[in-house]
Amino acid sequence: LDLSTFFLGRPLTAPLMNASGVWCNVNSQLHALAESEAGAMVTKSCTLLRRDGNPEPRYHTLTMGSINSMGLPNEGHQYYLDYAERHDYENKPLFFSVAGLTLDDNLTIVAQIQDAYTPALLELNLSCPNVPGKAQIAYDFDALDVILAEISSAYSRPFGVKLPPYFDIAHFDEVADILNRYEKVNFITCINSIGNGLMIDMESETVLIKPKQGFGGIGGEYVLPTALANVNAFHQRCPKKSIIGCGGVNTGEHVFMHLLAGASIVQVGTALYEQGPDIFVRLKAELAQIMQEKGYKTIREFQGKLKTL
Ligand SMILES: C=Cc1c(C(=O)O)[nH]c(=O)[nH]c1=O
Repeated sequence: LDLSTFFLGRPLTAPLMNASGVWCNVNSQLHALAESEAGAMVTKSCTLLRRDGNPEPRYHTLTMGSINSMGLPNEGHQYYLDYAERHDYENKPLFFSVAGLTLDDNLTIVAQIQDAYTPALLELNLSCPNVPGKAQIAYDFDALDVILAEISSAYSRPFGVKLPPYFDIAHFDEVADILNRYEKVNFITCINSIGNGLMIDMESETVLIKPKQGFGGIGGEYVLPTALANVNAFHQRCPKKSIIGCGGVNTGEHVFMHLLAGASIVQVGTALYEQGPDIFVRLKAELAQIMQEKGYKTIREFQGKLKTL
C-alpha cells in the first residue's frame, strides 16, 4: 500500500503535513514535526521582524473546531531562515511561509530566501485575517495581481500561495484567472481559516477571545465543506498547478476527501493543535485502512477523481 505522494518532483512519505501557524512557531515544535510521520512541514508565517501578536486569550477550542486571532506572532524571518538552513531535506520537504506586512517586507524576505539557496518551498500567505487594520490581500483582486507580479519577478523559483476561502463561483473564476497568469505559482494551498467568525460563552455572555472584540478565524470540522469546495474549484480551474488541501481534517476520511477533491498534500491545523504531531500516525493508518477497503494501492488511483452526478 503506497501512501507516498509526489509533489513538485519530490517523493513524500505521506500526503500529510501541518498547516502553517500550527506547531511550527519555534525550533522545538519544528523539530517535533521533523521527527513526526508527516510527509512534509511548513513554518509559521513570518514577518520581517519578530512579533508578539495579539493579546491573549487569542485561541479557543470550539465544539467543532477553533477560533483564533493570534495576530501573526512569530520569531521574525531570520529565525526561520536559520531553521531552514539546519533542516534535513532528505527527511522531508520544508515549506517556508511568508506573510510580510507590506509588499516591501515580502520582497525583502523573499530576496533573502533566494540568497539563502535554501531548498525550502515558499508558501506566500495572502490570507491572514487577524492583523488589525490589514485587509486580506487575497480578497483584493487587484492587490493579489500586483503582489504575484512583484514576487514572480523577484523570486526565480516556483512558489505557492495560501488562499482564504472563497464563497462565490465568480470569485473562483476570477482568482483562478489571475493565478493562471503566473506560471511560477505552481501550488495553491486552500484554505486558510474562515475569517472573522464569532463565538459566545453562554454562562458569561461574553466572547471567547480578547482581540478584535472576539472576532477570529474559524478552523476545524466547521470548515470542511468550504475547504473541499475550494480545493476542488482550484483543482478544476488550475490544471497546471498542484493543490494543497487544508481545512477540517481530523480523520483518514477527511484526508481521503481532500485527495479525491484534488489535493496532492493535505494540511492539518486545528486537530494538530489539539492532538499534537502523533496525529499523523493515526491519519496515516486511517487513510491506509480506507484505501485497503476500497482496493486502492496508490493515491494516484483516486487523487482528483471526485465524481459528479
Ligand atoms: C498568518 C496569520 C494567520 C493567523 C494569525 O496569526 O492570527 N491565523 C490564521 O488563522 N491564519 C493566518 O494566516
